[in-house]
Amino acid sequence: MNTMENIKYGPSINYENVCLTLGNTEILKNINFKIDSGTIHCIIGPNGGGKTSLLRSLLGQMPHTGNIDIYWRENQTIGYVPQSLSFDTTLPITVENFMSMTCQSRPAFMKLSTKGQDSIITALERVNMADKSKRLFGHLSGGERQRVLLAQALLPAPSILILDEPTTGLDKAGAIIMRNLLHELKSKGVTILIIHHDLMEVKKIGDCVTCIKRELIFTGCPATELTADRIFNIFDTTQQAA
Ligand SMILES: Nc1ncnc2c1ncn2[C@@H]1O[C@H](COP(=O)(O)OP(=O)(O)OP(=O)(O)O)[C@@H](O)[C@H]1O
Repeated sequence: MNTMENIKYGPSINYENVCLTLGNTEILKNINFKIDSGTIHCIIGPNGGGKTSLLRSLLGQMPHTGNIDIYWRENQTIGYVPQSLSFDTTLPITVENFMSMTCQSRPAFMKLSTKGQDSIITALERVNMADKSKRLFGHLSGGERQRVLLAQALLPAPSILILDEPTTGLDKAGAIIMRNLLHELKSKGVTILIIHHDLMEVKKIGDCVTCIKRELIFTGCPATELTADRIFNIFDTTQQAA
């Protein structure tokens, strides 16, 4: 159990008038909301609504306008789990090699320090993948790869963890590992920003939910914001299929 003394809170984040236009397409329009330090903040919205673009703007990967201010506290480290990873699956890279590439600048074929090796195994153990550390990364299943992506995001002991649909491809056991990890990280003060499509899970794990559909639709407590009417209107399948 953590005491207040060893909790090191992650940053709070403020999106202010954030806009993003790519070519002639307006992706994000005047987005304003706040993410509190040490909370699990879920981002929801329909496909193509701009959720990934919102996270990538925070990571400095999208040419947005407006301000995204990160109010750092102590450790200024970001962990990021992308929606998917494009890579050549024939590359002879093991899971351990892949993990080492994310935590050291020297080539993966060079020997890792014992400390580096220990932290890789510990991170893989947390997602139940330590026994597959010598397997080729390209030979892993989608769900196994997703677990490794989560493990690499834990390696730098981040104070903010950003996850883009991390449960895609995970089985029930994987989803439980993910939920437990999120709770554990939250208890350590990590700020967690997560795109999720499972609204029941958002109600279970989220301290706050923000819905994006090009513009900000709502932001607040999942229990009060996620009403059946609202969900129906945002994800109106009859309209979207028409
Ligand atoms: N580099 C780009 N160039 C042009 N358009 C882009 C680019 N990246 C994203 N878009 C467009 O921006 C819109 C928002 O995409 P984004 O990936 O942010 O949505 P999303 O809400 O994360 O969607 P999903 O739920 O399907 O993952 C989409 O219409 C997409 O086609």
